[in-house]
Amino acid sequence: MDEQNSETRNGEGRDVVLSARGVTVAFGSKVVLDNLNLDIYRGEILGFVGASGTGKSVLMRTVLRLLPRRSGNIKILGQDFDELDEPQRNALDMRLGVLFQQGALFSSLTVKENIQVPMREYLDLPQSLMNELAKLKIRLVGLAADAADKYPSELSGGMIKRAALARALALDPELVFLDEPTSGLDPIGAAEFDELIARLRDTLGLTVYMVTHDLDSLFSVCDRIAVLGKKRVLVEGTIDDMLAYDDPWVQAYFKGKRARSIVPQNGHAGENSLAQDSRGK
Ligand SMILES: Nc1ncnc2c1ncn2[C@@H]1O[C@H](COP(=O)(O)OP(=O)(O)OP(=O)(O)O)[C@@H](O)[C@H]1O
Repeated sequence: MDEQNSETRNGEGRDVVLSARGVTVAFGSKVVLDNLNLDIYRGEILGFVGASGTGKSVLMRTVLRLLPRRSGNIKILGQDFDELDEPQRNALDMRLGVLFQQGALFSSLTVKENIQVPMREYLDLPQSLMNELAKLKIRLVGLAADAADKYPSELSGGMIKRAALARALALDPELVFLDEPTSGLDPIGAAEFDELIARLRDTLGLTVYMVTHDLDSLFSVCDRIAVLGKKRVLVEGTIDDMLAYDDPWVQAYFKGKRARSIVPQNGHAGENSLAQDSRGK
């Protein structure tokens, strides 16, 4: 890993792996993000929430350069894509992994071939080595070895998510973007997927940016949460910070009926609430 010039540090001395400053994104006259600021720290799992249609996907797509921004700058691993030439951009892209909503696997490719797509795009490796690497990734995400030669249509929803995660991890990224990774999974499958994310963060040292509507994910695996509202990051911090934040949507989301089954009734999340998981209760 290239540590040189790859980090910036904030006032608390934490490594900032993604820093967005003054980001504005609009479609015609419709401004979706307005002067948004966000930091993501190395090794954390950041849960990104917000009401439907507030711009969570737009921000992720903007960060990944799939959408243009009107103003502001974004640094990833200490580098600003706008200042890089093509080879440098490719080198930075290789350090990022992305799991889009619905998994977004190529339906005409097997799991193994899907995982090898980024390898083919960025690396020049012999087929035998790519096969070995794909096998490793398949094992890493907890899929059976025989999933390698299956097509997406032959997989369950949970297996598709895992296969998509294996593809996101194909190039050993440092920062992984997950867009609603547990949506569509049953509670047990979702809890298992959360555990997998936490384990991979611990073992691979990943930093995870996770867009989610899943309260259980927020309470069980996220170190910090950022709430998108009013076209910017309204509040970021721990569950306790969310509970204390005086905003109707934030209060309704984190103290509403569904949240009450997860948060202790005194309203104080405390240390353990981030490690507990109430799915299926
Ligand atoms: N390519 C586009 N052109 C025009 N408007 C867009 C485009 N992409 C997104 N939008 C608009 O931007 C807003 C934010 O959309 P976005 O998909 O980011 O919301 P979201 O917070 O991810 O919602 P959800 O939680 O429902 O997935 C919406 O009003 C959407 O219609």
